[in-house]
Amino acid sequence: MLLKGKVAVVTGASRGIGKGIALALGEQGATVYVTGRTVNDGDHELPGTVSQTAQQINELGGIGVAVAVDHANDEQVAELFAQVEREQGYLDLLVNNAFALPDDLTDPAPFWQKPLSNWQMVDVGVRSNYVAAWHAAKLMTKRNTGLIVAISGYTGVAYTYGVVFGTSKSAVDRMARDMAIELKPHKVASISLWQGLTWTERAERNLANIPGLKGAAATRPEDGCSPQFPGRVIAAVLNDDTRMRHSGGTFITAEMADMYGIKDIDGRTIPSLREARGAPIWAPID
Ligand SMILES: NC(=O)c1ccc[n+]([C@@H]2O[C@H](COP(=O)([O-])OP(=O)(O)OC[C@H]3O[C@@H](n4cnc5c(N)ncnc54)[C@H](O)[C@@H]3O)[C@@H](O)[C@H]2O)c1
Repeated sequence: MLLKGKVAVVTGASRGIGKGIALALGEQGATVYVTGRTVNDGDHELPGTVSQTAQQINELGGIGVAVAVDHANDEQVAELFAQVEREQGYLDLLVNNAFALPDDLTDPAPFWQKPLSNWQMVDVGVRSNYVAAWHAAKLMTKRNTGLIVAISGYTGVAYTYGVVFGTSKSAVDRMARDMAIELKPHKVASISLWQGLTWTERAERNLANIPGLKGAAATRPEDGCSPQFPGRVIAAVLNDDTRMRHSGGTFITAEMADMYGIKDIDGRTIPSLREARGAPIWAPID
């Protein structure tokens, strides 16, 4: 219960990595505001709602608060942070996870044969990070403490699936760094985390659609991790009084886990894919 009294916002937490992070924070007693476009109805054909995530956080010993927020809508985002301020008075952690992944993400077509609407990944995935951080920074700098985390991936340097995907992840890595420079005098840290393959509902569906994949490779590839794994790493950074040393950096989640001695929920060490997929560009600021 190391995070009792800590207040967090995790965006896009109805399923997948956002849900896993929210549960890992809840397990340590945090109060976690979890957002999705609707509270009780799933907003996609994949399973999961934020009210279910909030309920699971409560069962784990944390406090879950489900809030309907479309992160493409600035007024709804403003109201979320106003609610946090009204109810809690402060904010310790923002995890920018929501990402509008298009259903044709893994189709091999080149960018000009995919719809222009693929740019939605920049709207909810890059711009939405900026808007949420803009509100969070106002709360965090008042107390001179806080942590803002962007969920990114090797896609930030390694071509994966398409042009808009890579553009989005490079942008959030850079945004985390430049925010760190401006937040430094206020002792608020900003980092970007590179997730490897994560066993989410969406990833499992995508793998099932790739012809020829069989056995574990088609369901739970051994390099993959649980959705809670990045949450454990974020909890460790939040608990670390010297976390400003990381600010501005882009980190491979698996390497940061090693730094803090963290394993996945089944006890496995998650491998870094630095050699195979690429290395982050942004080191922490001085
Ligand atoms: N799954 C992986 O293997 C993997 C690997 C590296 C990085 N990532 C990154 O992790 C993040 C989450 O991915 P995921 O695999 O869990 O995907 P996902 O599609 O399952 O989850 C995305 C979440 O964002 C929410 N969301 C989408 N649009 C929204 C909007 N307009 N307003 C509010 N919420 C919205 C969805 O409802 C969902 O909860 C993404 O940034 C993704 O790029 C995933």
